Amino acid sequence: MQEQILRILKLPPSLWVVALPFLAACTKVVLNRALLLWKHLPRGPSFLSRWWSEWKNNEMLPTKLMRWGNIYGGVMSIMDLVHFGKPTIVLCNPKAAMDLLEKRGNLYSSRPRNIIASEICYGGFKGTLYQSGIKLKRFRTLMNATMNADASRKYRPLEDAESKLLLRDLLEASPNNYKLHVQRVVHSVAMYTAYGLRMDRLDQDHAEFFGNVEKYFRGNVLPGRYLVDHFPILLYLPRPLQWFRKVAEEQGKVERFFFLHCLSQTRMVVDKGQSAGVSAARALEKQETYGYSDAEIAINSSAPYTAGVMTTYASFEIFVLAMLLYPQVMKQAQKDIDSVVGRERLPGFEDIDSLPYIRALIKEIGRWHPPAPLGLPHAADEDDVYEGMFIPAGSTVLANIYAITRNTELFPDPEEFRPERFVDNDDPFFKNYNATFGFGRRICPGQHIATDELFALITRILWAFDIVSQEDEFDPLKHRVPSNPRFGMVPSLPYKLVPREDTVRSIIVEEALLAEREVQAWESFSFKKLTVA
Ligand code: HEM
Repeated sequence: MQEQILRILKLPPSLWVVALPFLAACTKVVLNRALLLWKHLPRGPSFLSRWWSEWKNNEMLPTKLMRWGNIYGGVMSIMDLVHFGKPTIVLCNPKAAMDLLEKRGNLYSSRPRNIIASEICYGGFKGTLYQSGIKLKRFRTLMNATMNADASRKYRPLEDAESKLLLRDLLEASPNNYKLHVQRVVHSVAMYTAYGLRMDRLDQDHAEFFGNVEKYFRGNVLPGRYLVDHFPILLYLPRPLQWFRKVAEEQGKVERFFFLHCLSQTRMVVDKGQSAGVSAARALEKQETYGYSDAEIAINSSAPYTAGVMTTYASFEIFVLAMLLYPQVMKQAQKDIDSVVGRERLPGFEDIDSLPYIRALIKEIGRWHPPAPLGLPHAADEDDVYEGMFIPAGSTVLANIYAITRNTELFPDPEEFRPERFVDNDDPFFKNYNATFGFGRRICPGQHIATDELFALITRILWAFDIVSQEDEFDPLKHRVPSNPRFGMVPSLPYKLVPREDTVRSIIVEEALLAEREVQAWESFSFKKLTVA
């Protein structure tokens, strides 16, 4: 043993240069961990049981964390999920999520350090991944100014026109093409909120490009997949040896090119005196004051576009599934719409206050299957103690929205789709329910836009069509949704839209003709893709 130690001490000096920082990093991790154990971290699965469970079953993270939450408690800690030697605190209990992320929002509004996505891929310009500081403050001010409850109303004319066009497209389309039409509308609204451009079509190439952008973000938003997330010291390796950079840099290059192209179109729209309220246009106004580069504005302003498409589309899919599985809810919703609107005109935003059942149905869609089941990760800026449990600075904090919306005290029979939970319920939690959109100072700034858009789509589709299965002998009771859906998406069942009566057709066609004229007011986006050789 003594000989071995002596041999190690006799390492050539060049090797010590590498070995010493590595030893120092390991010692720090070990000491940190000992300190944390001593200081009463929340309970959680051990390293071994975590890896055993990983190996044994291929469960999705939200459901796995919910299962562990039932064993270890609504606030639990997992070592090494995100950063080696640092705890990830998982909140499965709604009270803890509110107490920490909302009431102590000043401590919990950061994001964990994300080397691959935030630093390498997006060059530090991605607002959704900003850590605490002045950049985050400016980003949130920009998002709130362009998407708060009042500001969101200015997107209603576009949502109104797009949903009328969608009714016509759905009327004429074969069920196989429904998806493309709905996705075009969702893209159009999100693209407009970001860059002030509507999308009159969604090319296959664009849909594919966006799918990759979204997939990359989803796959990398939670750090921990790469060694460098755990050992940032690897960033000191000579560049050519940093094997982890290549894919991230390529993705970053493609996205930067695309979003700069979007920004150049925003500039043209602004020059014509339009789009003053949308994110990119607002950021351009501040360019000189804050010294923003074009790339910073382009990537920062992509947030409403990249965050708003798949979440809203997933909500639409969840709605369709709920209507197929709970036809009595569809009938009730149609009854309410008919009693307020009648059968002579389309419903519109003027009816929103008179349709409490529809508002409840939209809340229940996000409650039943939250499209972003783990939200986005938060991080603790300072050491904190919650109900005797120690939460160290630098911990990643995950609100498990999936588990929170399955809390049986708040939501009895949580797997059942039941809008009635939210009807005539004066409890402030239910009245202002928005847990689907996250918590605290990082709560989804697009929540009002998403809710308005879903209102326009859902109310009009239910007014015009019955949503029915393509199977001749469909039995809803045989199709219960598995409690382990893909991340945020539910399995879709083949459906078709059947006009509720013949007069519906002529009203849809007339309204779509008017909408065709209205949409001329918005500039259309043109797609351009960089292909990395
Ligand atoms: C039903 C649809 C939607 C759902 C369920 C949803 C959900 C969420 C959630 C859970 C977060 C993370 C919040 C947190 O960190 O605690 C988030 C963030 C965000 N959402 Fe949404 N969202 C939706 C639609 C939209 C739309 C339509 C937009 C914009 C037009 C949008 C823009 C954003 C942005 C910019 C962020 C990042 C905020 C930040 O990092 O500070 N979202 N969303």
